[in-house]
Amino acid sequence: MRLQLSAPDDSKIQKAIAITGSKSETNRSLLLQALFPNIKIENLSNSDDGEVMQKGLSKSTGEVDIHHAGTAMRFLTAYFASQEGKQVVLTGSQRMQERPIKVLVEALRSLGADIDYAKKEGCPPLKISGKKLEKSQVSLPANISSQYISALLLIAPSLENGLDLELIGKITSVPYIKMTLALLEQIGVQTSFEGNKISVAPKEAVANTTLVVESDWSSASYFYSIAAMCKVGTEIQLSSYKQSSLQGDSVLAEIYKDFGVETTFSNNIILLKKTTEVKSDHLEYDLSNAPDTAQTIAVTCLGLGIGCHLTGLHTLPIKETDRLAALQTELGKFGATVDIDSESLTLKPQSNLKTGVAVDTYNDHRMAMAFGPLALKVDFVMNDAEVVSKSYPDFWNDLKTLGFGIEEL
Ligand SMILES: O=C(O)C1=C[C@@H](OP(=O)(O)O)[C@@H](O)[C@H](O)C1
Ligand SMILES: C=C(OP(=O)(O)O)C(=O)O
Repeated sequence: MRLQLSAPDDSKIQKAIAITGSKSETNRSLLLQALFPNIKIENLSNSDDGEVMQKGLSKSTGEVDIHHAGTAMRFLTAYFASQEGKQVVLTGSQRMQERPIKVLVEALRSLGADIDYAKKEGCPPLKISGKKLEKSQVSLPANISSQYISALLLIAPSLENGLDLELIGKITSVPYIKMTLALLEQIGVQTSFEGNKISVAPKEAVANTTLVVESDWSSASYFYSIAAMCKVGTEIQLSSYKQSSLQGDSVLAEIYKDFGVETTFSNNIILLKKTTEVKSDHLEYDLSNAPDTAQTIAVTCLGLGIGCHLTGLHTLPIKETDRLAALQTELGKFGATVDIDSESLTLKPQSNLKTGVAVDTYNDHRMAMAFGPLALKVDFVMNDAEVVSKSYPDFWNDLKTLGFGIEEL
């Protein structure tokens, strides 16, 4: 699907949007519910990633295809490996077959799991024969993806003796690990996280518990970007959010103050208000705790004609696409000068945006959604716009609600 995007007639927006549940909280909650069936879940994500997770958990044999969903791939690997009698081949999209999983496979093998690579060593697809995992201590590198750690933590309470993890190296995407531990605590599982050691106690059964998934903060980032690029006086309401969030991307409320966007909470609604023009012409952020916001922030800066230096981006090359390379190419199409290395991106201030651009999305929902708001500044074409369904299927409809021109070509 190719979309022609243009700005709303009035760039002083006053609208309310309901955003679907966090895909990260959803996929954790679904796995916990599979282990402890008396858990109920509210405000599930309607994303493709949530759907493939749900389907995957319903299978016991044969092929399980999780498409592009990193969390589903990593969490289901641990789940099937620990489920005695279940035998599956866990596979995904072409890109998923390039995304590394060796750290998790090695950790599970050291606990006694039976996992083989069906194609390329170190990557999906995986042939998994579920077994009772008897061991309870494991160490693994923590600087590649936190999802390997969360995967182990999620199955930990179902292991006879729980699990003690030793994390090696600098720990990346820490808030996602804390989210996993917080959800375990919510269902009554004891956990501790001190220094580089995490422990999870075993749990045979949990009391009836309802997990209420907060809406997705990474999805909210696109509305922060829109508010930042709109006229002072713009107000966008987003639901349903919690003042004390489990999602690290809630740091956006702080970050976007620098762009003149203030956030207030009331009754599970966040109000984003553009109160002042951006004051700086260069901003710097370390995003190692919020990697999914990098594309949004880079595009906001481009739209506002300011520069930025974003660091802590070492996980971006192994996500849905190599996001550093993709950003350099697509920002460059609008005339921007962008330098990248293995963990950072530097954008120079750019006042005139080139017209006649078609943005490519590389099977990456966040490439499409991060660039969408830029239509406030220049008309352009978005290629393969349907990719947004990975985390936020209603994205383009919600932009229409804000008054954006969105025409299928
Ligand atoms: O655990 C999670 O739900 C996630 C962890 C992060 O991945 P990394 O830990 O690989 O950075 C994040 O980018 C991803 O969108 C979701
Ligand atoms: C990196 C992401 O997802 P995953 O790793 O779960 O595919 C994302 O949603 O930005």
